[in-house]
Formats: sequence, structure tokens, C-alpha cells
Amino acid sequence: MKVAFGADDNYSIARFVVEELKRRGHEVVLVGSPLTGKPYPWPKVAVEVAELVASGKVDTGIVMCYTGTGVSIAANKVKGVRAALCTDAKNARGARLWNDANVLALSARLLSEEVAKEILDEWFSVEKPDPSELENIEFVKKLDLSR
Ligand SMILES: O=C[C@H](O)[C@H](O)[C@H](O)COP(=O)(O)O
Repeated sequence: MKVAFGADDNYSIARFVVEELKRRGHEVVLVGSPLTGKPYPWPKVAVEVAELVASGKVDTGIVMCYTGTGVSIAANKVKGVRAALCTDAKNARGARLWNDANVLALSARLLSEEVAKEILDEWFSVEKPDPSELENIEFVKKLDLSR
């Protein structure tokens, strides 16, 4: 898969996730600090990754900041993006299965290498949302609260 990855700082766990994605055979498009090594504002990281996902230039996106909250909030401002802050594998599975999430938000503060691998396992193993959730997912897709 083609995966956009962005982080606001050059966290060691960010570098680990990028290497893990490549090891799994994904093509990684880097946004922000893992590319430049310099701090990059979290809203910019999130919106740049989200726009790559919304435009279909990549298959999925991963955003990371210290808490994971800022990037998840900002990514969700981009129409067509459903970003989910996931702190463990079960929530990552739920986000794909029940929410059809297309951007994974991660917390550099909380994430260990072991949990990162478990989260990626689930994120990439769910191919389609649960049919029983399609009505809810479609409802969310149609939401446009911009005034
Ligand atoms: O939600 C925001 C993120 O957790 C940031 O990573 C955190 O605020 C640190 O950002 P900065 O390095 O700009 O202080």
C-alpha cells in the first residue's frame, strides 16, 4: 500500500514506525519531521497527510504528535477524512472495522515499539468495514458541518 506518514518531531518511535512500514512492503510518503529532522507544526503535518488521503494519492495515512490529539483533531477537519487516535490494537481494529477510519493517529508519548507493531497489524488486516456499520459510516461521510 501507499502510506503517507507524518510527525511533528523527529521521535524515535516515528522513525521506528516508518521503518516498520517499509519492512512490511509499504511505499511510504513522508511528511514533516522524519523527512526534515526539524520540528514541523502538528496541524500542518496532519492536514498535509489528510489531504493526500482525501485526494486518493495514498491509500491510508498515519499522523503522529506527542499526544496524538492535535494531529487527530486537525486531520478530521479535512473533508473525506476519518482519523482515529488509537492507543492499542483493539481500538485500531475497531476504527477500521466500525468507523472505516482512513487516517491512523498515534501518540509518540504513549506508543511502544511492541504496541506500534500490534496496531499496524490490525490497521492493515481489516480490508472492509463491518456491513452492520455501513449506515453509521455513510451518515458520518455525508456530514459537512462547515457553515
Ligand atoms: O497535540 C499536539 C501535540 O501533542 C504536539 O506534539 C505537542 O503539542 C508538542 O508540540 P510542540 O513541540 O510544538 O510544543
